[in-house]
Amino acid sequence: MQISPSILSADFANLESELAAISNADWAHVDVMDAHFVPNLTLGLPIVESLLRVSPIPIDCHLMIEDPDRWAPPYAEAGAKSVTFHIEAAKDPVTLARDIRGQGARASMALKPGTAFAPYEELLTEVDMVLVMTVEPGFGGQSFMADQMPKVEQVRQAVRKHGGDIWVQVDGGVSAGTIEQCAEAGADVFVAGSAVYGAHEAASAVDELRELALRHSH
Ligand SMILES: O=C(CO)[C@@H](O)[C@H](O)COP(=O)(O)O
Ligand SMILES: [Fe+2]
Repeated sequence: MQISPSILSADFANLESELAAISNADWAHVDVMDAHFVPNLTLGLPIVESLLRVSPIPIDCHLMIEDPDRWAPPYAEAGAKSVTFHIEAAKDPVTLARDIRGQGARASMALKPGTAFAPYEELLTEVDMVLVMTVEPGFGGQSFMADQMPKVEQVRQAVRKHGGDIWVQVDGGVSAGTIEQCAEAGADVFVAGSAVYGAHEAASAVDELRELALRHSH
């Protein structure tokens, strides 16, 4: 059970201290948006390189960008330990995942709420994590989509059948009120932005989320 706070809800003028505030988390989730794949623009490789220099924990890059085949591997090369691309945007996901892994990072594929998992199940041989989005990608602070839980169950079942160390991540609207159903459905990596950075104390929110996830894990 791993917690990955999203810095999308952090204070962008103070990212070093915002990362220090979640040093008890397993990962720092960095949302890269290009204003094309999603209708929002955040940050890119130069800022991720700077974050990598100061982060006390490994960085989990969630790339909501077009042409990840071209743009994703440099994040792994820079030192991000997990790099997630959207399957809807990837032209050649097998080569892309191999490029990411070739740089020493975990490769991960993300599915938007409207994207079914079944057509991509065969890619489990190539990836280390599947991200099931529980909001439409683009913004923090949106409402959790409980209707994605059957997909999380389906991915967990496929991962169990496949074997190996493949993680199932959920991202969007994850909070103390929604994390239990994610854990029960089979998720084991939980991204939370507003629930962590909107809390009185970010580190306590991380501990609370991990505790709830553990209590409802299989
Ligand atoms: O990828 C995204 C949004 O597209 C996320 O990582 C959000 O940043 C999560 O924020 P909350 O829903 O937890 O506030
Ligand atoms: Fe994200």
